[in-house]
Amino acid sequence: MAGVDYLADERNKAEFDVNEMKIVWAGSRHAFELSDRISRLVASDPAFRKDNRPMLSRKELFKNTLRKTAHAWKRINELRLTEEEANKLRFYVDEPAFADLHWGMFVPAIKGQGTDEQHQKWLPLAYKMQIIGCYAQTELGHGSNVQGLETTATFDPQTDEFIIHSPTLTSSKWWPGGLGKVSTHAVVYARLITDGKDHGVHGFIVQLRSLDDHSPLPGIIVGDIGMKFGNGAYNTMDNGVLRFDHVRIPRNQMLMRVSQVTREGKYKQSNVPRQLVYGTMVYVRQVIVSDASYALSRAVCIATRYSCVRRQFGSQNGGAETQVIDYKTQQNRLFPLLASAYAFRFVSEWLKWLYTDVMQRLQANDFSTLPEAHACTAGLKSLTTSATADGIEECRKLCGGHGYLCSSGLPELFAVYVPACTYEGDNTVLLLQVARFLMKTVSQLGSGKKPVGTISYMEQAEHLMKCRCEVQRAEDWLKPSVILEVFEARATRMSVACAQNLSKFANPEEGFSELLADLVEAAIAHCQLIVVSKFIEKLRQDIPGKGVKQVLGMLCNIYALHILHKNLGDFVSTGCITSKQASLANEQLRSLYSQVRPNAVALVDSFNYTDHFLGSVLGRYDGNVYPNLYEEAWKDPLNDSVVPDGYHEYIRPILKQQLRTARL
Ligand SMILES: CC/C=C\C/C=C\C/C=C\C/C=C\CC/C=C/C(=O)SCCNC(=O)CCNC(=O)[C@H](O)C(C)(C)COP(=O)(O)OP(=O)(O)OC[C@H]1O[C@@H](n2cnc3c(N)ncnc32)[C@H](O)[C@@H]1OP(=O)(O)O
Ligand SMILES: Cc1cc2nc3c(=O)[nH]c(=O)nc-3n(C[C@H](O)[C@H](O)[C@H](O)COP(=O)(O)OP(=O)(O)OC[C@H]3O[C@@H](n4cnc5c(N)ncnc54)[C@H](O)[C@@H]3O)c2cc1C
Repeated sequence: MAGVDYLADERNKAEFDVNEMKIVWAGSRHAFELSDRISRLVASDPAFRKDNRPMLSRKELFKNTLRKTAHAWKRINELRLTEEEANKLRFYVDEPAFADLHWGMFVPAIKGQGTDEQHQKWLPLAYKMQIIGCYAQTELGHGSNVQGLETTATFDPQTDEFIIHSPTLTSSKWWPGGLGKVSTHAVVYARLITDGKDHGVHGFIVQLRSLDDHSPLPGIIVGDIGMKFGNGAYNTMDNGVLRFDHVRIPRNQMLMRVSQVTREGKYKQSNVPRQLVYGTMVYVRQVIVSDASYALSRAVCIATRYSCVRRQFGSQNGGAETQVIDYKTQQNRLFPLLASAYAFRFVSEWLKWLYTDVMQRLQANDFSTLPEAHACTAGLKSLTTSATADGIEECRKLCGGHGYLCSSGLPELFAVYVPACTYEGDNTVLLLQVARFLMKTVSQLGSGKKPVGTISYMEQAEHLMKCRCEVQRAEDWLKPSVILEVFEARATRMSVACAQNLSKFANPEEGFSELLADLVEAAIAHCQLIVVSKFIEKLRQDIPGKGVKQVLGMLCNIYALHILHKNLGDFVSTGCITSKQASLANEQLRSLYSQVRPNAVALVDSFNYTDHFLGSVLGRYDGNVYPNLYEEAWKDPLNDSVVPDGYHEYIRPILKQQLRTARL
């Protein structure tokens, strides 16, 4: 029945002001209004339809994405959208496309690594999309090890040009999004060679295709790397392969903010750290943390609404069966994910602030916070994407069999999302960067160099190494100071234990190699502490709206206590808590689940997702799942005819043969 809200009872149970929570989720009233307006604009435009994606062939899918991207660009210009609005529009169109890399990496790479002159030349072209660019770093043979890249950029002083070359098969650029079929230009990372000397990896702007007929320029071989995981999913993106055969570019197309090559071929370095060449990755990792909260919240929204609609067992006297959300097992799987979505949202807001702060400092030649920014973006990218990928799959299972249908939206969400654990830095490799940062910090304790920012808790290392948790009753676990101290103690003890074990090796790199698995765990403990502490910090702010702060407090405690429960080995073995305190934490967790239960649907409504964006029959706002699931099934092309194509060739002969056998 149209117009009936099957989740109305659930919505009536809410104990907080949903409209105020929507503003908290969005970040501000302005952000909420903008998001709300743009998401409706996209949802109401039939050109942005996306429910047919799993049915399309790769070619159809890709052409469809080109059409949508062109339509989005047209609307952005017609409506004169601001950069913020245009980004939101692309977000709600919800289809990975070359434009993500153009705006998300090509433009930031030029901005971050180019000189003023280079900005003046290239940015206006890129802003108007008169050129389309991608970020060509990874090669067939090397992705994580950026210093191992093989592509060369050799300076030719005769002609004042660089010669870009792919010396081996493994030096072929491999993976860049937007490269395969669309980009006219790329920021290419290559080893800079002047006068026979290798100066390591630098960025160069290289034109790949003709601006007249789109054909590859001489010396360039370029194409798509082929079908990826999942049917529709990330196959809307033309991840590409690229080879150079002595391609010449003018000297001024090397991005020269960090270092320069003079007309005479002299290599000079500016007064900035060479790691700024990696700056675009720091930027995108920060965006990916924010993206994690959105992807996880989408899956959680679907699983929560459906868990209220779905009923199994427990009917008494012919009454309704139990809503599956009322099973404690369902709550124990779902509510920590709901809490994680909020936790990641808040930590991503903080990370955005940290990134902006670092950028402002860099402008003033203050590079002191760069290592912490690198550790935080790398670590949080790793933590949040791994949890989100696992969380989406858990949400699929929480929806039982129907979660496996494409119309649930979950298979595609999972397939699109999982590469986030790999791109922009493999998650384990990134955690090892955090571990290096931690080991450096521990080694400097007592040297007079004060740990600052997210690592400042280590200043109290002496106390944290021996403190005892004061929890005696389950309610004691609700005290933020208790939770913080326990998480700080665990992180400190794990890092210090790694440092002590490392010191037993004569060769530190050998020790590091041997202890990789422990180091990764110490890094995770540190990152989980950051997420918990930023949630607690958020709750210290003034948060208006009836019941909003209270329900967020419940989610914060669920996030922390669930992490504690899942990592009891760490907490107990490092002596941070006793097994008795562990069971009190579990008791508190169960009580928190009961408190959150009536608020569950309102908490996912607060994400303010349109049905178009969710793309899920199970997650529909009105909860009217069954008739729509039924209707959706009939739309499958297999149901176009009652007797399937292939019946006469393949089914009938078998049946006839069986008939003959039966007669015998
Ligand atoms: C694109 C869309 C954008 C926005 C759209 C919206 C949402 C986003 C959603 C989806 C994204 C869509 C598509 C994804 C596109 C994907 C793109 C890519 O994948 S691009 C390729 C990314 N590649 C990597 O991430 C490679 C990973 N490897 C590395 O980063 C480094 O090489 C590594 C960190 C492993 C360092 O290796 P190592 O050899 O040890 O280091 P090196 O000697 O080079 O340097 C050591 C020194 O430098 C410090 N350091 C390292 N990295 C950084 C950094 N980024 N910033 C600052 N400092 C850094 C390191 O700590 C060390 O310091 P010390 O010497 O110890 O002090
Ligand atoms: C969908 C998608 C989009 C992408 N888009 C782009 C793009 O636009 N531009 C671009 O340049 N690149 C892009 N990439 C490439 C991406 O950045 C790399 O794949 C990523 O950095 C991982 O590198 P790798 O493939 O070399 O993995 P590898 O490093 O080969 O990893 C393989 C395994 O080895 C392990 N490992 C590697 N090194 C270590 C170590 N030191 N210690 C312990 N374990 C280790 C890893 O944990 C992993 O388990 C994209 C990739 C994907 C999947």
